[in-house]
Amino acid sequence: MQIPEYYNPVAREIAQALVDGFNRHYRLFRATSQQAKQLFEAAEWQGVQKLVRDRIQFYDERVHETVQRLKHQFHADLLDDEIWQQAKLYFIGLLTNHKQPELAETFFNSVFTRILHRDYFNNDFIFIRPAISTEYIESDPPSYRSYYPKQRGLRHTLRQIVADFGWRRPFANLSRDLAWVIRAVDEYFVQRWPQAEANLQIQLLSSAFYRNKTAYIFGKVVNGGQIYPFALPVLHDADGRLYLDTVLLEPWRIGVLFSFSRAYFMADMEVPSGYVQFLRSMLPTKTKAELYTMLGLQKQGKNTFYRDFMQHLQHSNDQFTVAPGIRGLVMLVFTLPSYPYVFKLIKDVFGGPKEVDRATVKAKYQLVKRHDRVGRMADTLEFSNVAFPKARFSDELLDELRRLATSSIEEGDDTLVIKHLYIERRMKPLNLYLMNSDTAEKERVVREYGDAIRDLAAANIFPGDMLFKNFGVTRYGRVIFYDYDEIEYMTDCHFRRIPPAPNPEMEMSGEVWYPVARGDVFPEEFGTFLLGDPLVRRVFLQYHRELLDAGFWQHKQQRIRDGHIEDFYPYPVEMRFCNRYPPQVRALAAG
Ligand SMILES: Nc1ncnc2c1ncn2[C@@H]1O[C@H](COP(=O)(O)OP(=O)(O)OP(=O)(O)O)[C@@H](O)[C@H]1O
Repeated sequence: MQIPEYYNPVAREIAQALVDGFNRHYRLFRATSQQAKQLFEAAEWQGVQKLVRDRIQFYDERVHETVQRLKHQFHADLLDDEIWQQAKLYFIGLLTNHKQPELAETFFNSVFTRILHRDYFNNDFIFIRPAISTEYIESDPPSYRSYYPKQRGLRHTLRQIVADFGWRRPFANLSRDLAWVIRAVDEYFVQRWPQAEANLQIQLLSSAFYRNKTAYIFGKVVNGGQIYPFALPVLHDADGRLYLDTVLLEPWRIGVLFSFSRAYFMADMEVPSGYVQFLRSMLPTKTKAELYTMLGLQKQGKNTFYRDFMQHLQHSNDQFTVAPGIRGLVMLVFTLPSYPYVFKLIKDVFGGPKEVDRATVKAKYQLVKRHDRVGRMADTLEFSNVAFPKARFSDELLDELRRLATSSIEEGDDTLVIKHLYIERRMKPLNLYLMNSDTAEKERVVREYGDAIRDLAAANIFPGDMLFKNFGVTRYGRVIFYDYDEIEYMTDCHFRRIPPAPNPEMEMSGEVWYPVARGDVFPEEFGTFLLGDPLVRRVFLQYHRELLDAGFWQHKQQRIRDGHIEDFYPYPVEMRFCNRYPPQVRALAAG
């Protein structure tokens, strides 16, 4: 560390206040993960959902507290530049031996950028580059545990692994589950297991990952130079006993658990960078930014994303262009072809019949962030004041930005600052995807589309605008919703059947003969907007006809009001042991 030229007690105390603010944040953050374990054990599913929702607010609350403290105690907005630079150096000194230094640096940035102007956002004042290495930080308990199956046999080792999670709830039949795990591994290797090497070991992340009704065990088998990752979802059965629902062995399938369209995990991590390193060794295609985000450390995810993105800009030369597809009425959306994300700004004036305002749009995006996205809604990263190199914008896009979002941009000679921005994974808009697919794929994706609407409904989300252009298709072929300005909670909607017309003339007239109130939804009408294409219509009606009936929606509403929380499996249901090894197959195997 560079030693400040002279001792400055104010800078020292500011640094300490920042560390205190962060430590308080992380203590509360960790407490939620410990609570998550208890809620899982107690099968308190509403509690789990509330906890993960509330946790999202913690960071901003602690940042706000610290900003207030610095302003009141030190008049932070009036300090000399030099004091801030020294505070940064003291802060680095205080992070020696800290267990979450990268998160603390990000916290420093969050506080600082709320107090000082954008001109100060450089490495002299904030952590544009990390100052402290996160490699080899020791953790107690360690981030992962190692087991050596050669010593006591595989079955015994697996049993020990599960026991070491210490869940205060018995397994219904752990021997049966472990036999299925071994059988699934056997099938995966087509009965030809790799030869055991001298270093054969199973490494497990010490904390389970809690989300909704599931606790996930993540680990990898290390054998020679090979790594075999795996994930074990642990669920409750109808009698409240635990069981292993399946084993996931393919890295991409495990990666899907960390998809941007799912809720964040809760895991008790003393050294989060250790968890991220371990997960990256299992899932090399997942970025650090994605993993931090999915571990509930969104600001770190955002910070890391931004660093990656800036680096990508240095290593590419293509232009930002308007995103392919039908232009939004509310959002102006652009993309960089060489980078798999889209950038969304709220327009100054909304087109057509839109009744929402800017604050409502922001509130809806925030709602999605806090809600369980059940694998059907894209998560967004929200940024303020992002400076882009202006030369990289296409003329068409610059023109649109100036015409449609003047209040959200600030143009300099070389930079274009976007004052408020959402960044989201790029998908193929479903309307374009349908145009370019063969019949079989079209059928599959229309069925997926209906499933997406069902899943959203089960999670208390009504999309509002269900047109195909508002859904995207991921690289794994899943259909995901991304247009949030009209979404509503299911329980706030009023699903109605259209009353019979008083006479045939009225029906033919095209006029509405019944009063319509705000929040009224007539599912019978969906077909008119969605099912023009005969093939789409046939497939939709084959699998999802009931979505056109108000009764379906009312029934879903009732289940939500009754407090029922549906099961969502982030892997194909055919992979669940109960389906994969159904009783007759098991009987045959036993016989
Ligand atoms: N994640 C994404 N991946 C790829 N394209 C996207 C994505 N999000 C938006 N788009 C493109 O941008 C267009 C407008 O986006 P979006 O639907 O979010 O805007 P909107 O203004 O809310 O739309 P609407 O007018 O339907 O309310 C989409 O139709 C699609 O073509």
